[in-house]
Amino acid sequence: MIAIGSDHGGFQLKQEIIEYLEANKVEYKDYGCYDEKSCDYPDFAKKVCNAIVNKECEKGILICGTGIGISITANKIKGIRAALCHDCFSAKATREHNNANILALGGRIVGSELAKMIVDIFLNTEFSNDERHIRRINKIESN
Ligand SMILES: O=C(CO)[C@H](O)[C@H](O)COP(=O)(O)O
Repeated sequence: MIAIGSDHGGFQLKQEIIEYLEANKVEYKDYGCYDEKSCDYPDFAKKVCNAIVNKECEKGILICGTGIGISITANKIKGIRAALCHDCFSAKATREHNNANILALGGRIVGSELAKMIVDIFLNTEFSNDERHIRRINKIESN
């Protein structure tokens, strides 16, 4: 199950990604926002992160205007590794190297076709399980 959430700046892209998930039969839960009315990205970041920390969902997608505020918020929560990716290489690398559990996107930055490619790579790339990457992730978690 994928958790997805956005603020108003990411709402349009969230809706397009939801259509893409549905077309590809990926199960998801939409944690809002539900319209383009101005709202606060930390509220939606926290909802999606809680779903992952509580193991209701395996991975998350968070979208605000730039992807920056929503990823800053997510990365303050223990157990969350949120990666802001606007290219395919980063999406693949952050799964293989960082075992990122949240993909952050900027709805005012990236076009929907590229965003869907990035989502596809993020959701379908496994963590490498390489010892050096495990060691580094453990160092992140142990501070
Ligand atoms: O990108 C964001 C945070 O990083 C927000 O989406 C952005 O700051 C919202 O701006 P505004 O309230 O002017 O629409």
